[in-house]
Amino acid sequence: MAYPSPSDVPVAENMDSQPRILLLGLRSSGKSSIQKVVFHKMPPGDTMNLESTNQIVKEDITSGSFIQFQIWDCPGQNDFSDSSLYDLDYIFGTRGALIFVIDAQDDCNEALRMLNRVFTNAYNVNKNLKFEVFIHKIDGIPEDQKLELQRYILYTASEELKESGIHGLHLSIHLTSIYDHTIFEAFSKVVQKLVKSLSVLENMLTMFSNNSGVDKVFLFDIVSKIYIATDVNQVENELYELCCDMIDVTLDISCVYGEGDDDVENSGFDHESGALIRLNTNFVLYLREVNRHLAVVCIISDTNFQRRGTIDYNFGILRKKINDILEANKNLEKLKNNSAAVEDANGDDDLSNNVC
Ligand SMILES: Nc1nc2c(ncn2[C@@H]2O[C@H](COP(=O)(O)OP(=O)(O)OP(=O)(O)O)[C@@H](O)[C@H]2O)c(=O)[nH]1
Repeated sequence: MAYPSPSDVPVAENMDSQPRILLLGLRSSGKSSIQKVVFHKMPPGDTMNLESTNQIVKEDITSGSFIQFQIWDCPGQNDFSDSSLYDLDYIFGTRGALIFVIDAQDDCNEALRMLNRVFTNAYNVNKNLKFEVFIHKIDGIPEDQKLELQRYILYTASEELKESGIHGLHLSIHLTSIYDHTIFEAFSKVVQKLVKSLSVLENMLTMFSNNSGVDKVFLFDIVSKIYIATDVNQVENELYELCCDMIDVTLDISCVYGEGDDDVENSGFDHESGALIRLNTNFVLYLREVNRHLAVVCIISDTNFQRRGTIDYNFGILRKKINDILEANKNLEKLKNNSAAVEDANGDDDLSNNVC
């Protein structure tokens, strides 16, 4: 199960009004691989055969969950430094995030120079953009060098931006690899910054976990394995990784034994879907379906899981609230589109009055 490939996707009429995530970086830094692995379920090993991108590839990532944005995979040679070649206001003017991908296995100084050019231009156009750096292909870096590399890149990038007259730009750094869960976790953190109802969802999940004796709860978009929100409690990273694996297993079993097919809308993942895994660390992973696109995954101690009745009851309330928010968002969107259409029609009337 994956998002449809770009060629299958009709470009949404309101695509330009959606938030935008731009993937930027030198050639072969791994931009297309990230997009294919996260949104198209491409096995990481298959990315070795990807061709180089020669023009911006735009894709509409919209599911029935809270995920709604466009992703632009930019060719490695685009550093958007020449405003006579690029319409920078159009490229950077929309709400969204820039992800600059640095190949950790390559010399990073050239990448840092490009980062400086791109972020300087983007910041001058739109100070509200989210500036993210993925130190990518981290799987090839020894454990003891990872933090040192992260520190070097953060320090050098920040200093060079200051030298270029850019103050107040907040850089978020993530260590990523398509060969493990780090790319999903990093993408989750970027996408969360674009989810309008994030604080409401976080509050709801925190209330759910406090009232149900749950140690940690994630709200996942099941197709991309991006978690849209979580509660405020902290857990070890390995548990997040296990939650991702659990989603894979549940989806595979739903596709084989559920009633449906491989398509997102008709997959076997339905309101009866759920899964329970007992770990040998006295914890339980508990997954419940929210709708065809969303699932809640909880990490609960064995002792607290004995109150499963309470957890299920509270989950019923949580599911209803999440679906209510989705419905409200949909209605708001419809209202916006309708009022835009009315404005357009009025504009046309004015025009025809003038012509008469
Ligand atoms: N080891 C490792 N290799 C990766 C990772 N991500 C991507 N690669 C490899 O890096 C190479 C280049 O990946 P692409 O996704 O084509 O790079 P790109 O940035 O889109 O390149 P352009 O389209 O030329 O700008 C491929 O061989 C990928 O398999 C990673 O996390 N780890």
